[in-house]
Amino acid sequence: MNPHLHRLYQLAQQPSRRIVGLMSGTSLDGLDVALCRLHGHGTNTRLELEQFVTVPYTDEVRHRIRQVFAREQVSLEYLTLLNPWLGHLHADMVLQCLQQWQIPPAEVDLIASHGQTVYHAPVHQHQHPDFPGTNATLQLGDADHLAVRTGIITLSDFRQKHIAAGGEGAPLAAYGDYLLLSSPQEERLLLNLGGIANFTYLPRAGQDARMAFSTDTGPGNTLLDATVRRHQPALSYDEDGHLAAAGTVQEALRTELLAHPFFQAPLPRTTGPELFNSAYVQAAQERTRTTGLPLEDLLATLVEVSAAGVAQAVRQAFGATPTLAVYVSGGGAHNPTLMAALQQQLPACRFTTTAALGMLPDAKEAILFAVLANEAVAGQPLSIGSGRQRVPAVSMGKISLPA
Ligand SMILES: Nc1ncnc2c1ncn2[C@@H]1O[C@H](COP(=O)(O)OP(=O)(O)OP(=O)(O)O)[C@@H](O)[C@H]1O
Ligand SMILES: CC(=O)N[C@H]1[C@@H]2OC[C@@H](O2)[C@@H](O)[C@@H]1O[C@H](C)C(=O)O
Repeated sequence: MNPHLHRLYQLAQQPSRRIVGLMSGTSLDGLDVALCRLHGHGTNTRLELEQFVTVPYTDEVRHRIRQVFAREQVSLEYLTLLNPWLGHLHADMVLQCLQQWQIPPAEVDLIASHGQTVYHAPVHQHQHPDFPGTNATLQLGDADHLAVRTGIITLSDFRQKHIAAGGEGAPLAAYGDYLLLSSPQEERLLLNLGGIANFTYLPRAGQDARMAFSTDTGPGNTLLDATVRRHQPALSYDEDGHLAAAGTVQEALRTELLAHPFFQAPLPRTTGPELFNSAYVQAAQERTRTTGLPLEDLLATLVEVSAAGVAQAVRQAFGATPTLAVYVSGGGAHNPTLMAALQQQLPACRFTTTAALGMLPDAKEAILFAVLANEAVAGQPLSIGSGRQRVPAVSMGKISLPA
């Protein structure tokens, strides 16, 4: 027997596993690295987060990813080269973290690598005549390179199974949120404000798990970041929402941006920067003759659009006046202007961050992939949301062996 398969077999039977979860999101700010100890599996999963850090990307790394990121047409050679190069880069970042934490790679059981999404093409977004009905998504950073360079068995490419079984390949958050954050006392909404915003709905634990699901809601920070960069190239985001707070919402532009059919599509729905990008904002500005807006007003308007996207999806799922406990994670949780806009749009919901549940808001997505890898190795296909379309009961992740 291949000794690595034997190792996997043993790992599956251990009471706990030490797993490094990796996520590189749409904001391209860096690689999130979460060193997790996961006890048990399924609804008995218990997480100990041993370490977490975001290893920032250099401008050079960001520049290379942007050569293909969310672009319809790219150099195929560049894309091919970027795939192993990113795998290699992520491996080096993991090794660097482990060294800093004084943990030998041999003491890590698995790596769970999301990779870098470079293109997301759900049916409703691409409408390519040659591929009617095809959902697709592409993550780069080949995991064989992680496995060989670190010597650690690596799981990756989690989204393809979801698509193969009828989903859009995202959001996968519901699976991890359900296992780690369900409560018998309250129904919960877990809202992640990354580049794209999404939420998971969790019914009370023990109640109908088929009701759990997650959906993207539209832009989170991506339009804010792109607009800041366009107007002030030295900045990468609107720190603490100060610029947006100083602006005035431009109603005509807000209405025009929210008129996109994405905001009315059936739940769950997914999206990405292929749709929500600078061109989308600029086209709406031209249609509403608001191209000369000061940066502050533009940002104030885009904050309203992100918050309204969340509120629209929440109302679509839960009716006109939802009264849910909402736990926020992702970089947008650090933006008070965005948080205030959300509270204003959903006045009967109670907002706090996932820190109140003992979950570090910035680490949640990297932890998710560690949980998915734990299930793929030690658990069963995750049966949640089966009462809903596009939430398949699957275990996810492909296995790369170090040799
Ligand atoms: N102090 C802050 N003030 C305002 N915005 C902030 C702050 N800190 C982080 N952000 C925002 O959060 C973004 C990073 O968020 P995050 O790391 O959750 O995104 P991501 O994981 O890349 O995205 P996704 O979840 O869509 O893949 C930054 O680009 C910035 O817009
Ligand atoms: C295709 C893709 O990479 N989607 C990401 C992105 O970032 C946020 C949102 O859009 C979400 O759908 C997803 O990531 C999280 C981790 C998810 O699948 O739950």
